[in-house]
Amino acid sequence: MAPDTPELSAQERAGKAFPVSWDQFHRDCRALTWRLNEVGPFHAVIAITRGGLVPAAIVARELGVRVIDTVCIASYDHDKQGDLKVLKSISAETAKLGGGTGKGLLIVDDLVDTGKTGRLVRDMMPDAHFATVYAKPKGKPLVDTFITEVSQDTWIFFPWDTALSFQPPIRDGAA
Ligand SMILES: O=P(O)(O)OC[C@H]1O[C@H](OP(=O)(O)OP(=O)(O)O)[C@H](O)[C@@H]1O
Ligand SMILES: O=c1[nH]c(=O)c2nc[nH]c2[nH]1
Ligand SMILES: [Mg+2]
Repeated sequence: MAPDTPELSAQERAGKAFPVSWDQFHRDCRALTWRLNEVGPFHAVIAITRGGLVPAAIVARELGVRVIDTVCIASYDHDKQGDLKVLKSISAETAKLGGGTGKGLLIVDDLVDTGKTGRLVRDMMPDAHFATVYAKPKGKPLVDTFITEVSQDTWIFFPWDTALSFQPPIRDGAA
């Protein structure tokens, strides 16, 4: 019988950690909005749930956009990526605002990693503007506007997924 070799999760493969605080995330979302303000105006913001909900709220507030829709996609179970499942599509009302192709619509997500999620949504609305706060190299070509690039071997820890905890001193082998 083959030895039991559990597959590494995306987070384990990533190796490096990039923890983001609420304060940092808010600042990065505002920095993203400064760039988007040069590109708009936008008829509506579409958040890719769930990670896109927080940046979409901040960006929409700063841009003065009040029509917010969601496209609900699940792929990662914690840190393992499986098949992409579209749980809810962009509404017909929002699609109409973008002339069916997404023109004048802003799609927001927290990050692109492999780019699979971004590709799926881009294919739904090819003329929409796609913005993320963070981008890893594989997904970067799909994004129109982002703020910070992190390497492919980095796992981003978002404030809504984490809590403060004790860290051993670096001298004792902390990462
Ligand atoms: O570029 P990719 O490799 O496709 O990964 C990026 C996607 O992965 C995460 O979502 P996740 O599927 O974990 O769901 P969540 O937003 O509900 O946390 C993240 O919020 C992006 O949407
Ligand atoms: O919290 C997360 N951090 C990441 O780096 C990542 N990549 C894909 N999905 C992710 N989720
Ligand atoms: Mg997501």
